[in-house]
Amino acid sequence: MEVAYSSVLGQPHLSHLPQRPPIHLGFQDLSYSVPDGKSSKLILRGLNGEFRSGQLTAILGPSGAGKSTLLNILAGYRVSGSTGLISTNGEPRNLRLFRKLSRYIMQEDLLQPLITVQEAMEMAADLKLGGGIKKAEKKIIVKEIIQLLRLNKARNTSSERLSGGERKRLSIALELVNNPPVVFLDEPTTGLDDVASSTCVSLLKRVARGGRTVVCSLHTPSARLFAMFDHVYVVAGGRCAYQGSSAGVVPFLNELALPCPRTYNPADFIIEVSSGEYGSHVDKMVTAVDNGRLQKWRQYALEEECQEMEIEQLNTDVVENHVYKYESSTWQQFYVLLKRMILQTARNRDYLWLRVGLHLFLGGIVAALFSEMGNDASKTLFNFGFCYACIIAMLYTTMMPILLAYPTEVLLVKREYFNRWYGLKPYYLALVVSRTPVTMFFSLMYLGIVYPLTSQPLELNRILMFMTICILTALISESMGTLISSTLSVVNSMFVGPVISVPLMLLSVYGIGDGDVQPPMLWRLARACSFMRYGLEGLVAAVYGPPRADLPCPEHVVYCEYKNVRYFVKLMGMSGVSFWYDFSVLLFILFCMNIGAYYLLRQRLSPNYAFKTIKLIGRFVKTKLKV
Ligand SMILES: Nc1ncnc2c1ncn2[C@@H]1O[C@H](COP(=O)(O)OP(=O)(O)OP(=O)(O)O)[C@@H](O)[C@H]1O
Repeated sequence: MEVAYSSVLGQPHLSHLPQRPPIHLGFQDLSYSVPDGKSSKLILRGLNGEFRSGQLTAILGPSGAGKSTLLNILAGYRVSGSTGLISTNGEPRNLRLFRKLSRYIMQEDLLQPLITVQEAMEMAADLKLGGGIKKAEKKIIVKEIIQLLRLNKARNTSSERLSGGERKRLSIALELVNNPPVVFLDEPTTGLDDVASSTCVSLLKRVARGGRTVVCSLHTPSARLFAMFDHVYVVAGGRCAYQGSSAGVVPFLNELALPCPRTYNPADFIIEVSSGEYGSHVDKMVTAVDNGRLQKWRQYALEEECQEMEIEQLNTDVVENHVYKYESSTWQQFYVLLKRMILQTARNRDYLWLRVGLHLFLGGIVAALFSEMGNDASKTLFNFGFCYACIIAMLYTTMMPILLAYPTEVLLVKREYFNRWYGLKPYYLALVVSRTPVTMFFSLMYLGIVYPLTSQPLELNRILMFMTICILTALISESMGTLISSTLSVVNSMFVGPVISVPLMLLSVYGIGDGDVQPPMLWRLARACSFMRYGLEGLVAAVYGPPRADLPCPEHVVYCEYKNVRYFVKLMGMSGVSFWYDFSVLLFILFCMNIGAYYLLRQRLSPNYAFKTIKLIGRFVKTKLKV
């Protein structure tokens, strides 16, 4: 089999990719504005243009001209605030359909950590190509793309150890797996040296030659790099200052009496002219190309070169014939994502050891503080404190790492979700399934130390009850962390998480010591909102629930007030508690918390109208407050 592959792979062709329809992307009178104080700021001003299939297009322009904005709008990443017509193959663009056909490679090379290039490619193939394609064929596709993007040497290198150029090429390779007909790249050469940049651009040119529409925004390409582009689109102050072949730039400027010096890079020159360094010529340029409508320079010195280029694989499918569903089933996606998450967890050794150390340390401290108090009638109140300490330990040890790490993960998920790698349901399910055993393991590690060393009753049913409640509390805290960090940045999450936890902690012990006297209704309702209250009640039920005999009072103590556990539980205001009731409520809260976290994550990735309205109101209020 290997021999057969090698012959196929003699040259870096893309022979086995699924067929996709070619897409010409056009736009007319495209404008975009953002709210700016009381008025609005116009960023794009009636742009026109066409990016064709089989061509590599560069969007150039001075800083702040609107390149990224144009790319974001064309990719469908930013929608609200734009006006004008965007068309695909001459028909008005169907954004939902277009999103399924296009891929957007953003400037930041967000890659899944702790997996190698080969593994990342295989997982991308499993997710994006689904079960319809045989394993052997997927292998060829992965091999071909790795070869095409010259990632052979880095095959077994973990993503975080890749060089800047390799990261960029891997980002492109991952998106090529299911052969998208339209690829957008935001500044693909940023951070790369000359050689790496020209390798990257020549690879993109090969990708385009296969019948794909490849559009990238660029800063200041070298003359060599510039000449490699089939089509150049220059943006200046939100308008089109040139559209045509790269070879056409100099004659175009000559026509406007703006001769480019012989030794000068035409890309630098047109950007400098567009930024007004040689006087105000932008209006003249915009008029000369009719704000992008004029196609005169499009074919300038282009044909011969195009014919010379090898056509690797011309996309021939048509838009209407194509199936735009996810290629892999929900369960396949779940399986691949779960495998990836488990692999990443297992490979994150430093973090795992840190967690082991932290739980041993915390367990040791708590065990030392509450040593042997569980069976001592003179220390019953302290033992209640031990139960409370366990709940707080479960809250913080599970929630804080999520608050710190998840906001970054969301950005990665956003990229993969936007590029239609998988659906959110299988992702979230895999997230919960991969995390649960780890959380259970660490909770049990902590409890394995504190439970016996604090002399809690060594009866199997009480041990199981105690551990179940602690694990449920830990799982709820974890999903609360996900809920908070799915919409907020790291800094905001780290602020909001602990701040929300404080009232939950205080409410859980509200009214304690008053016996059966119930607090006012409002406070009871507020207390009912704290999952930690149910956790605490569950632990008290596990440790002191009937049938438990009176606690032994040490000989040196004259009087033990809380010798009788029923009296103590009543004094704590928990005389009617039932383990099964608390267990059921905690289970219900866990379910609701996960549904909430999933919902917020979905809104972060693709907000519905209600969320968009809330965002708009927020923006409006902020704008008003600024004034
Ligand atoms: N949400 C926004 N609110 C206010 N101004 C914005 C917003 N988004 C973009 N802008 C402004 O629009 C202009 C164009 O931004 P854009 O990021 O598209 O420029 P660019 O050409 O990609 O610049 P660079 O090359 O420096 O990345 C800039 O002046 C920017 O400040």
